[in-house]
Amino acid sequence: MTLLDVRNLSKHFDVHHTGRRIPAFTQLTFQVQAGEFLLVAGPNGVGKSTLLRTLYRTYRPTGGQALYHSLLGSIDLVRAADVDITLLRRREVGMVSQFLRPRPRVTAVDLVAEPLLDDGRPDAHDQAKDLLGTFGLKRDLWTAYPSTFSGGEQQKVNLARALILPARLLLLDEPTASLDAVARTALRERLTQLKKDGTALIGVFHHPEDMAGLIDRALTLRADAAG
Ligand SMILES: Nc1ncnc2c1ncn2[C@@H]1O[C@H](COP(=O)(O)OP(=O)(O)OP(=O)(O)O)[C@@H](O)[C@H]1O
Repeated sequence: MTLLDVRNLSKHFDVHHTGRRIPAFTQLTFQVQAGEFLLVAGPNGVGKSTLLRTLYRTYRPTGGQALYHSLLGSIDLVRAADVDITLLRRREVGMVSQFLRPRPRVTAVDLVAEPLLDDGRPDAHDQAKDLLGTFGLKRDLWTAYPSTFSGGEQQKVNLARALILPARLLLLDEPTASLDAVARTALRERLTQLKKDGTALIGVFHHPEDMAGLIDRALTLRADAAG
């Protein structure tokens, strides 16, 4: 089943202080099926992260269409209202970025539990602790503030927070960059399970060998196509 049908998707940035228009990617067309793992590949600066952020609607696309077949019907991620995007993010579409945004005086376990608490789930803290344990975050850090954590420790909190809600479409932007072997293996196992359950995965990995055997296909962005 096609979960995401992207046609002629484009994104450029207007840099106001220089008056320049920077194309990130132009006229991308691809589909992603349920349970498929698509690698987004290509050289530095070709628009890989921007593509993920555009699909998550952190950035507004400049043109084209990205038809996502949600449980409530089809929705064009290019034109959808912000309120619908917020709902999709809570229920169906997840994003794992490279960096955690720690908040002052919010503990690791509270930060991870938050998306489930927003849904009124009484088991939110237990699930958060399970996930932090799975990714190998030391137990005495669970109730500490992540702003003082190392890069890898922060990334473990980031992964747990991003993966605590089930997703039908999961966007992964360099999730393994600062992880140790334990956490990389745990992430791989988690993604294997999600894929079996039908989640579509779209990811950028500087070391795609971390995901060897899981990736089904690559979408390679080319510098000459961005312009
Ligand atoms: N907010 C922004 N404003 C202006 N230009 C931007 C912005 N974000 C990204 N760009 C530009 O868009 C292009 C694509 O950036 P992007 O981060 O998507 O590349 P990438 O393929 O993920 O690179 P890398 O492999 O280095 O992580 C780059 O030329 C970048 O400078």
